Amino acid sequence: MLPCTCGLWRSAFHTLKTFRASPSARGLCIPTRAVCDAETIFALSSGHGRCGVAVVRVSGPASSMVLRNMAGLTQALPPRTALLRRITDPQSKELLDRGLVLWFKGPHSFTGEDSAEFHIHGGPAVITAVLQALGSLEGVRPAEAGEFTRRAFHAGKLGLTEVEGLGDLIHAETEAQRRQALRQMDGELGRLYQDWSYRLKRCLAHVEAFIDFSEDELIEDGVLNQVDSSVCQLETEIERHLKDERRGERLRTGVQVVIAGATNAGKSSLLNTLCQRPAAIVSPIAGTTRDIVETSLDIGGFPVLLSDTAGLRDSSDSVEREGVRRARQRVEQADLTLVVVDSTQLPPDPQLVPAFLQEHLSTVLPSLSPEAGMKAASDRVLLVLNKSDLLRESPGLPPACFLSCYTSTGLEDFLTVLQSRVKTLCGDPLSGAPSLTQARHRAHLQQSVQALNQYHQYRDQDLALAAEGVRLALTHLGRITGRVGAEEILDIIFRDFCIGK
Ligand SMILES: Nc1nc2c(ncn2[C@@H]2O[C@H](COP(=O)(O)OP(=O)(O)OP(=O)(O)O)[C@@H](O)[C@H]2O)c(=O)[nH]1
Ligand SMILES: [K+]
Ligand SMILES: [Mg+2]
Repeated sequence: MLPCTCGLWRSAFHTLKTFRASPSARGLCIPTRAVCDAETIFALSSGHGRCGVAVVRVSGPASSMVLRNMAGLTQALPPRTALLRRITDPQSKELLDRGLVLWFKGPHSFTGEDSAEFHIHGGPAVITAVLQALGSLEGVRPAEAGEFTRRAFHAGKLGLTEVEGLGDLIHAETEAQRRQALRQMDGELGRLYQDWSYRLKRCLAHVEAFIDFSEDELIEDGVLNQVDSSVCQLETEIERHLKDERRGERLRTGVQVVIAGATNAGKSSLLNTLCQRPAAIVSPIAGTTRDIVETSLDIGGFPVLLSDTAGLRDSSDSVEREGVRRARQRVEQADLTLVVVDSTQLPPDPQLVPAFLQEHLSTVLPSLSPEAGMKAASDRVLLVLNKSDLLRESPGLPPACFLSCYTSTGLEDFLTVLQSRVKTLCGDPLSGAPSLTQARHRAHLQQSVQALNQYHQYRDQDLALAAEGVRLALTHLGRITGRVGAEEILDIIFRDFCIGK
């Protein structure tokens, strides 16, 4: 952030003072609290590119001065009311646009500060002219990425998990991501962690009271037993929250689905069918795909990152061997692997089919032991029997998805199965407790649980050390919600925000 120079501060304050002296403008300009040394910032908050309406936001003590200078507002302006105004250059008075202006009196604004919004026409020249005009005002400067949200955080309008939820909401691409992000932004996750913090604080207070007063027999012995059971209860709850199989994180970042199998099975054809464009090269030549081809999809509201990979076979070609190595690596990291099999290769004897498919599965996922069989594999694997249009008779195989990338026969059924798998992998963002959504939260929660172990470890030997364990657990929870040591993580979080948010 730019240092707030005295010159800037004084000029902004001077303008405000002059403005406040005008009785006609009173409704607009009287700050709700003493003018602080925060600079006034502005940014285009709507997306870039040609659009019907663009929103420019202003926040900080000089916001009312901005409205006066650029929208000619000398009358009292009621907060949160849109007014159609001529928007002019403060120096030349040239008309820049006609648009809506809104005034938000602090602390009743997103940032908690006096704020204003200009809803202008979305052409690049209009936007540039308005931004330039704003920049020409003293004490007003362009905002940095995430600076509006940072100010909202510092004003106590949002906790850190809410800030992260807001960031996710801005980046949400699918319905389920939007639901999860909105829930987090509404504070549900933050409240869960704060409830745990509150209970830990009670435990800590009781242990410390016991340390200080038990010798004078001013406190009952039962207190420590209560703390024991509270700590155990909290550990159980945190561990249950941690044992979510990364569903919330997966929904946030997208489910990794990998297409794998033998050469020419129709893997690239499947990718193209699913993303409805020729993203990968399809050809009758075995070994066509070498690099990983990625595309992102929305499957029934859930985000999927789909990768096509090189056909698995031994090859003397070093480039193809590298492709196969990358394919295997991708399968290892995948949440779900679509094992594509050319169904014309199925053995004619139905009794031999399970062994044949098992063989294919083990080729793709060697980590699955043959003893574990298809049942254990079923969580991470979906069999796709492609080229069904070439089959003369149905082999009657229940667990597999028969499909033809040529005729799209079976595509609907396959998509239904795929969607239900993806849904299971992400969980329902609206049901049950809010999901753990970030690796950062997971790390602090794990450290919290470890610290609580210290409580049990020292409980009967050294109560001061046991109390330290509880205090440490609290610190880690506080780091998630931003109540402890927020500064060091703020930069990381706000870096992911766009300018204007
Ligand atoms: N009849 C029929 N042919 C198909 C179908 N799907 C794919 N093919 C054909 O099978 C051949 C191989 O298809 P690809 O999609 O390139 O197969 P691949 O698994 O990606 O092959 P590699 O990248 O070489 O491993 C092509 O000639 C496709 O046109 C299908 O459903 N029916
Ligand atoms: K091919
Ligand atoms: Mg291919």
